[in-house]
Amino acid sequence: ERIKLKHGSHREGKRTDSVMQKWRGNGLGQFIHWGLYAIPGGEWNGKQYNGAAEWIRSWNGIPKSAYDSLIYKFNPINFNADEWASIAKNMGAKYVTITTKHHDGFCLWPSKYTSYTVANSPWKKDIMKPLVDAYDKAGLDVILYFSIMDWNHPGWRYDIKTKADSIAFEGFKKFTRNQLIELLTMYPKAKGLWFDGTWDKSWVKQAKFADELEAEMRKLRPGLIIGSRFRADEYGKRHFDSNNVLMGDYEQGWERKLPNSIADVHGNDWDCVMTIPENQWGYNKAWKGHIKSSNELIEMTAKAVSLGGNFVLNFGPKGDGSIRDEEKKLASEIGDWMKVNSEAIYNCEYSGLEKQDWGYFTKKREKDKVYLIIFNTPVSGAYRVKLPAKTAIAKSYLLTNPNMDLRVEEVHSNEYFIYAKPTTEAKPFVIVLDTKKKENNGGNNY
Ligand SMILES: C[C@@H]1N[C@@H](c2cn(-c3ccccc3)nn2)[C@H](O)[C@@H]1O
Repeated sequence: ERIKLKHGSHREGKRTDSVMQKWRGNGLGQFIHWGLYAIPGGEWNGKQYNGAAEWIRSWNGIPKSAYDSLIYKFNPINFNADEWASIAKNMGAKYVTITTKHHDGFCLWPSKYTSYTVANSPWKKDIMKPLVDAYDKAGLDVILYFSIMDWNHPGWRYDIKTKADSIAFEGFKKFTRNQLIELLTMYPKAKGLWFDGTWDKSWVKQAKFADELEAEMRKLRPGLIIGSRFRADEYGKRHFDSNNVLMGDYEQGWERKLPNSIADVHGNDWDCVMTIPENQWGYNKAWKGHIKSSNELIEMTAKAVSLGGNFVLNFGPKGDGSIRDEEKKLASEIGDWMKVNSEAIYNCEYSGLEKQDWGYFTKKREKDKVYLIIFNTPVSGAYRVKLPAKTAIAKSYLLTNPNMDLRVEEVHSNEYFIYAKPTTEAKPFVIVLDTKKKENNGGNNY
């Protein structure tokens, strides 16, 4: 029985417009976390902060005022927007999500609504405009990350407990709306907003305000893509409203984790945002703990696309604006693989086929083309495929060698072994299946 909701989800099922279709087909994206936190890089007075580097302000090992004074040190002399964009393009990313303002409240654009921006740093200049223009020129779509929680703004509250809280937070809400309208007006090329810092009670209680603000932003920018993390419904339900309908245009719940099966994604669009270390979004001097390899990251990309989502890999540029060598190396290794195999990633979707041990299926949207992205080569050299009843295999070949048909054996009705020699080097490779409707073979009347 459905609950009557004023501020729940306003759309059920996937968006079908071209802007969302393009987003859906992107497959691989780049996340950029950059701001004042990149200057200390997870360390203060020689002591290492154990949390995520972009959260260092929350550490009692650093006086808040000392952190806030980092604005006077922001002078990224090695910042090169075109270099960042070419790293993303060469990696094979189709879009980028960039922090305009993280939880610390420092704005990478010269906002009129606060003095805590690049305009009042030694750098003085807008960072967002060169970034948006560089990525746009490189052919990547831009999504703007925006943290609602803002530790620098005097009106921010974690909860609204008193009349004074309420008055302060009203000012904060106006400030937030002003900044969002300002961003959409200054950077009209942005295709969407990626919201964060929306879990505290103060914001969760603003169902009406946030609903109206979302409507205002969508009216200002038709086609704007906004995820499920922006707002709660009037009962405080987040990501899914009180009728269990997804809020926003895609699910934003997959942060540093991936769904395991198609059942986990409930027929929605979604993105997975992922760090290269275990949990560092902003630059951390210490490159420690488990650092994901390019094979791991390629597998996460394939898994995400095989379950109908996008994989967005995070980069944390240094305080001087340069990107660390380790991240450049991973981007180029992923890019080398994508240059050969991206046909199995771009504009691909969940195949509907039963997952097999050798890796992941993807399917080209609106085509009878299925890809097997192989991570685990079976000793038998046989790759199991189960097809739905009315579907047969017309042709099967390595993506890298379309002229050599692979041997296909039907081992049961609609269950096949495809025989392929694993490629020489230990890198994932792709087998292509051209499928066709099964002719009516008069049926096997047993
Ligand atoms: C996309 C990522 N989201 C931010 C985040 C949020 N949280 C968090 C941690 C504890 C409770 C609630 C939220 N941890 N990291 C990270 O700082 C980064 O921006």
